[in-house]
Amino acid sequence: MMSLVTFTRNNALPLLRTSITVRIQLNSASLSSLVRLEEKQGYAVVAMHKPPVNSLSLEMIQALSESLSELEKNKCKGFILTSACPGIFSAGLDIREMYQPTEERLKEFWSSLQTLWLQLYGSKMASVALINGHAPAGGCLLAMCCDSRIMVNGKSKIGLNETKLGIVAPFWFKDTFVNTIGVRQSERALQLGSLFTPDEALKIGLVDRVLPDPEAATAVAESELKEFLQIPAMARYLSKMRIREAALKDLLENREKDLNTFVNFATTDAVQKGLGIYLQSLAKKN
Ligand SMILES: CCCCC/C=C\CCC/C=C/CC(=O)SCCNC(=O)CCNC(=O)[C@H](O)C(C)(C)COP(=O)(O)OP(=O)(O)OC[C@H]1O[C@@H](n2cnc3c(N)ncnc32)[C@H](O)[C@@H]1OP(=O)(O)O
Repeated sequence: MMSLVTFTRNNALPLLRTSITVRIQLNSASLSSLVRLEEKQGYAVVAMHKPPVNSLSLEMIQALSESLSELEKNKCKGFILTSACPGIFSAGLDIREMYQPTEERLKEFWSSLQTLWLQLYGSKMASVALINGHAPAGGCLLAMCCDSRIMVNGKSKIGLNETKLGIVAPFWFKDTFVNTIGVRQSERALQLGSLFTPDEALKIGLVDRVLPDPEAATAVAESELKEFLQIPAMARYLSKMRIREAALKDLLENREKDLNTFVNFATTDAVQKGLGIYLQSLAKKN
């Protein structure tokens, strides 16, 4: 079988004053080719690679989760989350997973997404999203889970556009959005399903820096991550949790209810019809 993960190994040196030397021993056998893990000096690069648009299918979600677990297992201190597909960060949830699904797969899909969000949003690792392309909906969610967001300038857009598909961002997407850009901006953008240009996203605080090209953005993402990694890890993590713990607790305590709400909502005739039309409109474009 093909190697499930692509690695580039450099000499791993600790970046953290407070850390012990960490060499990330990534287990290539159990991970998926949908995510490329690259070991850098004291941190990792996690690059989504599911052409053409890094849509978050069940397998992609599980591959991301497994990659994070692998990093945690190896006591990795931080990572950059990015895309190996030019022009696309992630097109969000794979709409085909929600269109005419079997109940069993739909449940596994949603439950895996919940797990990934809990893992990423509550991660002890420092993280920077290097947004090198479009990041609608679930793509924006992944970026918002990171501690900092660096976006490449250009035609790409970012935001939670769920209402445009006739669906509703779940409460934990909303909580993540509110924690990132505040209540008023979230209320407006969620209703309108707004997708923002990099400069607009910068203005409302959805991203932290906009750089003119991928090379400049990569350099800034690296230096940004190093800045986070220089803070004593426990103090940094507990401070992050001051902001995030209520949202994390809310989903942890309501996972089953959220799963049932999603399955009931996603399988209604109106939502299925809307998703079918949206999928057709994406296909027609080509
Ligand atoms: C009341 C309580 C409610 C509780 C909860 C209930 C509801 C659930 C809420 C669920 C939350 C969902 C969040 C999501 O993430 S939904 C997904 C939203 N994503 C999008 O709207 C993005 C759609 N895609 C695009 O806009 C564009 O593809 C693009 C990302 C801007 C890239 O454009 P371009 O480079 O031009 O590529 P193409 O458009 O030609 O696409 C290539 C190819 O990929 C297919 N595709 C694109 N996006 C998706 C997707 N998200 N899922 C599956 N497939 C996708 C597209 O159809 C093309 O396929 P073909 O080559 O076969 O035509």
